[in-house]
Amino acid sequence: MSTLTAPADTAQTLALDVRDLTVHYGRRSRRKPVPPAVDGVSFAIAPGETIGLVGESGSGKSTIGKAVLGLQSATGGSISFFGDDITHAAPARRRALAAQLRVVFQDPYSSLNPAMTIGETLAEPLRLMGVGKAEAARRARTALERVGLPASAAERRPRQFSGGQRQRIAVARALVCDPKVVVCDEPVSALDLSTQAQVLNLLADLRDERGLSYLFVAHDLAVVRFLAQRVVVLYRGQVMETGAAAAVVEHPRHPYTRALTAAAPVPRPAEQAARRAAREAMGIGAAGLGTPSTAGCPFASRCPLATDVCRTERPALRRVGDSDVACHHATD
Ligand SMILES: Nc1ncnc2c1ncn2[C@@H]1O[C@H](COP(=O)(O)OP(=O)(O)OP(=O)(O)O)[C@@H](O)[C@H]1O
Repeated sequence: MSTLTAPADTAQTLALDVRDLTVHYGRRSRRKPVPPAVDGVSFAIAPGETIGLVGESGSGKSTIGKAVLGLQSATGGSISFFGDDITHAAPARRRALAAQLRVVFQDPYSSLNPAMTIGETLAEPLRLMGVGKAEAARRARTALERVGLPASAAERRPRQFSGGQRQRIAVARALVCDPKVVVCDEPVSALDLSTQAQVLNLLADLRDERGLSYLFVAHDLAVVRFLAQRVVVLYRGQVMETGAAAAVVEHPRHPYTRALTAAAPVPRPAEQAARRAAREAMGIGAAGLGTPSTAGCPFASRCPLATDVCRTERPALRRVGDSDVACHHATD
């Protein structure tokens, strides 16, 4: 469905290839069907590339990250890591993958074990990989220095660090195993603005020097614009728009992406008021767009792609300008 799905001959070189991913929570029954949290999402990440996943709360961003990490089962579709299908990888395979596919979570306070020293926390994944104690400790100190902390931080515990320092430690823990792909789930949203900038610059530097790929989950479009080359905009588990970060953030095509960019806070009150007016002119209220469905498609009057009566539940992605945009109208 998505044009972001890579052609078969390049699939081997992709760091991550997510195709038609669907995830349901809870038990599914015919009598009481549960809507999927993620519904037919496709995207691919090349080595060294960052893809930003954006969308309002509940749009399915974290669920995609969890499915990639093997923390939540996919109910449909596939996830490949450097050409290897890991969708339903067995626990042993997942443990082996854990060094190459790492995560940085949002909360720098709960993501570090308060009972362990920083050195123990960083050495733990290396020890699980079979690295000797002295070598693991050496690599932990090197990783701390790389994220701008002294090697002596290894002797201390999480409570002795600020939020920004803890997030640097979380980045060091993700990188200590020399991974290929890092899932960053809102890694700066709990930090103040100047600390956010420091951590984002660190992530960008590390990506560029190591050729890392990031799956970068965020609700803040400015943050995504800074770090990601491409963006996937999600709404209720479906892709609404994808394309180069500059195109999607600065020239959004889909009404939902426009609503997201219009809702992003800006420091200037006049611009904020203009955005609110633009949002209202599009008929987009604070509650969002409503459910795109076969009945009363919300885009019918302003769809740039087709004017047929809407007949599809799951939108197709069509090229508009530089982006791929969800169209809820059938073309057949
Ligand atoms: N463990 C769970 N059990 C049941 N439903 C869940 C669970 N986790 C998430 N969901 C539901 O799945 C949908 C997607 O949630 P998800 O956390 O992926 O969204 P998100 O875009 O990451 O939101 P946020 O920005 O608030 O973290 C939501 O409707 C949510 O209520």
